[in-house]
Amino acid sequence: MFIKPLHRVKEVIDIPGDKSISHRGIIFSAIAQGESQLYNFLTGEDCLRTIDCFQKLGVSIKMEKDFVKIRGVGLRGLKVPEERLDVGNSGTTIRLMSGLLSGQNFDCEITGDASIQRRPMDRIILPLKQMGASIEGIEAENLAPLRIKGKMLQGISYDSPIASAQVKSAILLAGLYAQGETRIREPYLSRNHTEIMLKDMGADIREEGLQVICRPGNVLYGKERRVPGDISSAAFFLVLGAILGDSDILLRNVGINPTRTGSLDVLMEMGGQIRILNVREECGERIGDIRVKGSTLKGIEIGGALIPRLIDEIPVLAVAAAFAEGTTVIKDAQELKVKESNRIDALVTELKKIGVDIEQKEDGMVIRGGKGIKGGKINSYGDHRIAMAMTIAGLGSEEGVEVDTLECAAVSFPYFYDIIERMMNHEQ
Ligand SMILES: O=C(O)C1=C[C@@H](OP(=O)(O)O)[C@@H](O)[C@H](O)C1
Ligand SMILES: C=C(OP(=O)(O)O)C(=O)O
Repeated sequence: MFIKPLHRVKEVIDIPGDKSISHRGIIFSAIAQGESQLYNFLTGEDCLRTIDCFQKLGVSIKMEKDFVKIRGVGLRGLKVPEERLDVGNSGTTIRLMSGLLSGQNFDCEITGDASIQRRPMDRIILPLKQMGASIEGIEAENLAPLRIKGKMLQGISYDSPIASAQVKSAILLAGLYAQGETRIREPYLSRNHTEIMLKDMGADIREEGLQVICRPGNVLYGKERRVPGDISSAAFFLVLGAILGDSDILLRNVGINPTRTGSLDVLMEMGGQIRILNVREECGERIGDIRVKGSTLKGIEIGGALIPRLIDEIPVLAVAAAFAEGTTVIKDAQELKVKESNRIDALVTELKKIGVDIEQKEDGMVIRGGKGIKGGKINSYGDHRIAMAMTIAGLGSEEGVEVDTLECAAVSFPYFYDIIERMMNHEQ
C-alpha cells in the first residue's frame, strides 16, 4: 500500500482493547470459578489464538456482540488437549501458558509460527524448571515447539535477569499451582496487569517494589470487566499528531497504567503537546483520554527503567525522533532483538532507506533528527509494529512510503488501516 503524505489530522479515535489485558482476561477467567464477561476485548489475531488454546483445553468461550463470555472451569478443570496448542505469532500466549500448563496434571505440546519458533524460551524454561516443571524444546533446545509434562511444582524465589512481564507472569501462573510461596524480583518494573487482575479476582498476590509475592490456595472468581484501550496502539497516533503541524487528535479510553506510559513521558519530554483528560480507574487499571496537537519536538535520551515502560512503542518513537531537532539516543533496549523481528535491525535498515540519519548500536540506536523523512519503499518483515510505525513515517514524509505487508497489523490493531485510509481519503 502506498502511504501518501498528510499535512494535518483532526480526529477522534477509539483505540482497540489492550492486548496484554485481553490475553490475561481470557487466561485468568478460564481458570476462575463462574462466568466472566470481557468488554472491549481485542479481537486481534494474538488474542484470538489465546481463545483458541483455551477452547482446546475444554473451556467454553463465546464471542457475543459486545463482549467475550468465558465459562471458568476452576484451577483444576482444564482438559487434556487433543492436539498441539498453536499460539500463532503471540509470545505472550506461549510464555504465559507455559507457566500455567507446567502445573497441570496432564501433558501437552505448544507451538507457534516461524517467528515464535525463533524467540527465546529459556527465559521461562529456566525458572519453571527450578519450580520442578518438565518443559523442553521438541526440535531444538529452549525453542518452541515445547513439550510440557504436568508436575507438582514448588514455590521459588527468583531474581529475573530481565524486566519482562511475560517471564514474571509465567512464574506467577505456575505459582498459583505450586506448594509454598513464589517470589519474583526484576531489575526494573515491567507491566503489572497480571498482578492487578489476579488480585482483583481473589488471588493472594502482593507487590513490594520490584518484587511480587504469590501464595497459592485462593480461588479465583470470574467477573465482568472492560478492557482499556491499548496505549501501545495509541502511540502510533500520538506520534502522528505530534509530527504533523496543525493536528489535533483525541484518543479515547486509553489505559494509562504507570507501568505502560513511558511513551507519554518521552513524547512530553521531547516537547509533545499532550494532555491527559478524564482520568478514572476500572478494576484497578487507570484509564484516560489523551489529546495530542502538532508539536515541535527535540531529541532526548531513552534508556534504563523507561525501556520496559515503552518497549513496544520504540518503533514509532524512532519515527518521532526523525522529526525531532537534535539527537535521540535509544539504549538498554537489546530486548528489541528478540521480538517478532529483530526490531533494532529492522528499524535501522528501513529508516535509513527512507532518508533518516540513524546509527545502529548493540543495545539500540542513535537518530540525528530534524530533517524529517524523505520517502521510499520499505520491508516490514511481517512485524506488525514495524509495518504500522513505517506507515506513520509515510504519513509524515515528503514523498510517501510504500509499505509491503499490511495484514500483520491484525495481530494487535485489526482496523488500523481502515483509520489510515479514512485519513488519506479525507485529507483535512
Ligand atoms: O506481558 C505482556 O503482555 C507483554 C510483555 C512485553 O514482552 P516482555 O515480557 O518479553 O518484555 C511486550 O513486549 C509484549 O508485547 C506484551
Ligand atoms: C512483542 C510483542 O508481542 P508478543 O511478545 O506477545 O508476541 C508486541 O506486540 O510487540
